[in-house]
Amino acid sequence: MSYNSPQSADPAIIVTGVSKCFHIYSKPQDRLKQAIMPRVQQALGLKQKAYNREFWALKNVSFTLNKGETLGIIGRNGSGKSTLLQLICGTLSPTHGQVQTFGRVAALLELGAGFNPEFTGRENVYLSAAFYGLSKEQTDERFDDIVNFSEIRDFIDQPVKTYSSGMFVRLAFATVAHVDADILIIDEALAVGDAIFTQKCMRFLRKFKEEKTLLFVSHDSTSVIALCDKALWLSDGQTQELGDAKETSEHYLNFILGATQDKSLQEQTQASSTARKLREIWAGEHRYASAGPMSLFQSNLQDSPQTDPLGAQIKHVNVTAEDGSDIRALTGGEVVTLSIHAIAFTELKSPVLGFYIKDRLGQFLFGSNTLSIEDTLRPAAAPGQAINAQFTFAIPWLASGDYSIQVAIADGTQQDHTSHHWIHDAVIFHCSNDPSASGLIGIPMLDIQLHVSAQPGL
Ligand SMILES: Nc1ncnc2c1ncn2[C@@H]1O[C@H](COP(=O)(O)OP(=O)(O)OP(=O)(O)O)[C@@H](O)[C@H]1O
Repeated sequence: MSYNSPQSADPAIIVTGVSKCFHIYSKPQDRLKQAIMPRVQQALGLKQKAYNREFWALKNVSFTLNKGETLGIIGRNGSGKSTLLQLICGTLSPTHGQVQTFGRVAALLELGAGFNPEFTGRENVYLSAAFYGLSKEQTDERFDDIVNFSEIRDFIDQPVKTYSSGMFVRLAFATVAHVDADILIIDEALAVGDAIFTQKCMRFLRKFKEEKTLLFVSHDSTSVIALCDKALWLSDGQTQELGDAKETSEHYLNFILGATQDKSLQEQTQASSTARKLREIWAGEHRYASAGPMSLFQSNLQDSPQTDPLGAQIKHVNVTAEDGSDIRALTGGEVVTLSIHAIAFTELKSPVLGFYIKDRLGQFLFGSNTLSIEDTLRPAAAPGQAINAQFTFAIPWLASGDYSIQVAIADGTQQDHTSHHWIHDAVIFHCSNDPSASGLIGIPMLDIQLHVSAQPGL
């Protein structure tokens, strides 16, 4: 099966009739017996006995992925996703069929794969980069960018065996992000990072997929829908469906719900597709470490692109309850105030401050800016003056997960402005499971009415 790319007809990956057989041994000693006994039995003219059994992890899988396309691979545990990715990376070879890749393939398949635990972070970056074909000089040039991306500079000369899983994935992701890959293969390893790092990875992947080829494997079809054009659903090593990411993911999700829920829930599979997606997000809740009520809003003013020369800078961002007190728990409908404090370095004729709230995949959910205020109430700012903006709004009911607030300061109008400073993830917060949210966000529903009348037309 194959499909044509809207972006380009140049293939990046061609998988043709690929099958993979593993040999399963019930006892460790059977492996040795299998290596020796068949030859002995053959030499003695005896019937050869097998000490293992065959297990076909992939059966006759075919697809073509063109340059610039993004494919999400979904399927239940053991359906063959990792096996397929390893075949594409070349770390496994197919039993039957053929895998062709065009361009440099870089992969983040499993935590720690490709890193030597005894070597330092620095040595592992050089080793990995060399593995992907970069010369020492090329790695020297981008080493600082890799370390900056990973944000583990203080530990870069420690052996990676001393790293936490989060540090490990930061360095591994930062490395594969800088090797000029044409094809990037990412397993759910991303989920190991914290919310801020996940946002950064999502920004990188969104940019990468604009031009290059991305293969993304996940149990979470919401991520696949958000990131991918196409999806391949594997079931027991076979292609169950290959097609549009949204459609295929929804079919997969229906299948999962049908297979796992009790009868009463099965009856609800007519529910809207967004509600179904949401249930899956909740099912994946265990992957998020709750920030806890004491640290509901975590500030993160690093990672902030700014223009040069710097016309204005955001200095402080916080979220409080309407009365200015700290918020200890977040419930939908609660009124909060987001404050952004900035300082002007040049004259800003019409300063504009704004924000966006994004979900864990970096999708913009909602936002606003001070352009909504009347012109006469928007004063100019002279160099050295402080600019404070406050947005008071009711937080919608949010699906369980991590969220971030992006803030920015600019000068001008909606159509014509100069950006001075923006912070991608200035505030991170975690929202606990709120059953009121159906879809990406829920709204404060004030009243619902249903009337049945015997008199038609009324
Ligand atoms: N080296 C191996 N030897 C024997 N069986 C293997 C080997 N690698 C994978 N398998 C089996 O092949 C099947 C597919 O495994 P694979 O890891 O590709 O599935 P997956 O879809 O990636 O699962 P998960 O979502 O749990 O990571 C599984 O039943 C697994 O036990």
